[in-house]
Amino acid sequence: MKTIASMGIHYLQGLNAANVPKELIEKGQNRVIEASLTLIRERAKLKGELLRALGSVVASSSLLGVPLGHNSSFLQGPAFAPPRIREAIWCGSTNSSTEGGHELNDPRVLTDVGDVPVQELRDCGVDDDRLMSIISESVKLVMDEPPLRPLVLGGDHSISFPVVRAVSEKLGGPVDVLHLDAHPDIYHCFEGNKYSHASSFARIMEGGFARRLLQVGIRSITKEGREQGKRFGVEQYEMRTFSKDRDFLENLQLGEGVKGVYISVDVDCLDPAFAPGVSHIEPGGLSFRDVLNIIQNLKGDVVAADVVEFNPQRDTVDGMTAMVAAKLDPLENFDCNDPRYNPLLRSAAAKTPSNHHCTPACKLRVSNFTSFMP
Ligand SMILES: NC(=[NH2+])NCCC[C@H](N)C(=O)O
Ligand SMILES: [Mn+2]
Ligand SMILES: [Mn+2]
Repeated sequence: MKTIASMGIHYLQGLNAANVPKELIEKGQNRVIEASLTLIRERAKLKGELLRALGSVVASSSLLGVPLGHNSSFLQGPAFAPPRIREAIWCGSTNSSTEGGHELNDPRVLTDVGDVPVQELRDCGVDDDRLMSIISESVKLVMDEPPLRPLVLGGDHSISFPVVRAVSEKLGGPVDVLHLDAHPDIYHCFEGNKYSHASSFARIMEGGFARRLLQVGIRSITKEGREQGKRFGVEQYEMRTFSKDRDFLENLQLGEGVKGVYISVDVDCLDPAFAPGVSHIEPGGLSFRDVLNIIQNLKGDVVAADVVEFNPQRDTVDGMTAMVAAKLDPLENFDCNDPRYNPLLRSAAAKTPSNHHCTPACKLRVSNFTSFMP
């Protein structure tokens, strides 16, 4: 499929061939990259400064969108997901109180630093090696501003590699990864693409960014998927044995002795009955409540998370899967500020989120940031 971004790349390659100096293009690309990072850096800084001034918050989710779909082996719709998930997060069809009783409409619970401008960068001819570095750099910019913790909205699953790499590099060691997915995404290389969404966990394991990798919800796995799993010591929990594994998976304790826990939620971990808006329909999956039980009961210090593979082009007209993605937010559901779960904390007031649905007429809203300004 010819996308606007790929046309842009061909256009720039054409210019190259026509003897435009290479440095001219590279300098221009570097300026665009710097400008892209500046907006994320400054938004993260402002919000980090505000939360530190308010005090007493140890962890707060900060949305970072990565609208990247071209590393999918099938459909590219996940590139359109982040604005649809935000729309659902802020939709007034219900309210912004979470299951845990916290208010999303409070920057101490949830902030937003915007999107990595993936299409704009590709339009300037930025290749995937650099794009992956820009995604890693963006995640680090959020982590530079405690108490912000990145909650990354994909995008296809290829983005988990640069995100987990950044988290591990920033914290100075591996993390434990809880990966919810119908697929193990651990092919050495898929259809010639080392950055494929079906290979991200091979890159993560090779890089030494994860100590333990637990894959939950698996029901579409090939011989290579199992072999690669063995090779990297992955703990693969398949749906066919979920009723037996449920008790263990709903009482996980992770991250001890490493830098923390990372949660990656591929929306296709859910049964398509709960989440039809995905590219790869695989029957026999988890229920929405199964996923919440696993996340809400997890004990560990969740340092960052992603929600990937939501495909709005396959969603129901009323955006059912957008709402599922919004409510699945693992940092919102996992209460880092709850002293029961976070050993770092024994006395702070708990804060967390969850959220709601949208009609096309839904108002565009942002968090209640200004009411917290002096
Ligand atoms: N991130 C994903 N949704 N990956 C799906 C990969 C599908 C691929 N056809 C496989 O055999 O595994
Ligand atoms: Mn999947
Ligand atoms: Mn996946």
